[in-house]
Amino acid sequence: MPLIEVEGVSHTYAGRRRPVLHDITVRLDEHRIGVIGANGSGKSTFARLLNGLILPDHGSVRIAGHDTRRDGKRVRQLVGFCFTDPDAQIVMPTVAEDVAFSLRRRDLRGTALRARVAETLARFGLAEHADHPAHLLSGGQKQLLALASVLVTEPALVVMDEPTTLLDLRNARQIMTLVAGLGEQVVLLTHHLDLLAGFDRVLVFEEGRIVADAPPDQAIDRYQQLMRTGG
Ligand SMILES: Nc1ncnc2c1ncn2[C@@H]1O[C@H](COP(=O)(O)OP(=O)(O)OP(=O)(O)O)[C@@H](O)[C@H]1O
Repeated sequence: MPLIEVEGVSHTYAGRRRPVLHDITVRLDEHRIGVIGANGSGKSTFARLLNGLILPDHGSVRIAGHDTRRDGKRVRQLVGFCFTDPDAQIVMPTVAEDVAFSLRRRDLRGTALRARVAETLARFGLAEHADHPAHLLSGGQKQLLALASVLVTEPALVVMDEPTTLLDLRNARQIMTLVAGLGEQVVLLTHHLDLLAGFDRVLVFEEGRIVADAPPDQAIDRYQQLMRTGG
């Protein structure tokens, strides 16, 4: 299981004066880690630091010992990233082709490849859409496809940036059951607090800082308090 080591990380976007992350230091080696916080508190920026999509201005991020700045290619092999907007990551014309595309670097061809794709689509409730154009799926179905295409590669760490926003309750729960069964380490950013039940650790972000780091119940209490009082 990869260990996430974030040390003294600050980040300011180009053209902005205020940093969006302030001197974050955290080590994460639990299986399921939730990240919650107000809109604009820095969660997505934090998530993008974990796969090297964003490099820190100050400090360092290491995944299983690999520095995102020096060893970005290896980090991207280790980390699967699910975006909120599935259109940002669906790349192939049909549903089955999109999942197959994720497996292009694997030694899987012909029947074995087709079987793997079919099994994955069934797991994500997309079997009957295999040959449909991906752009004609509903928003929620696209989100399921985007998740399927990331998880089929079995990355060592899965970072999910609000992957359930478009899903109905049943599909959101189904995804979380799938996530619970994954051997991989998972970092989930979400505004759906009930999805964090059973998580090992939850970080609460506020104005670019981690203001709580606790089991789900305590972290959610702190977050709800922040939302009520603004402090
Ligand atoms: N590419 C960018 N360029 C400039 N500023 C950005 C960029 N991306 C995010 N920001 C700013 O950084 C701050 C933190 O954004 P971030 O997306 O990390 O927050 P968040 O906690 O994920 O929010 P949400 O819950 O709304 O998704 C916000 O003020 C946002 O406007």
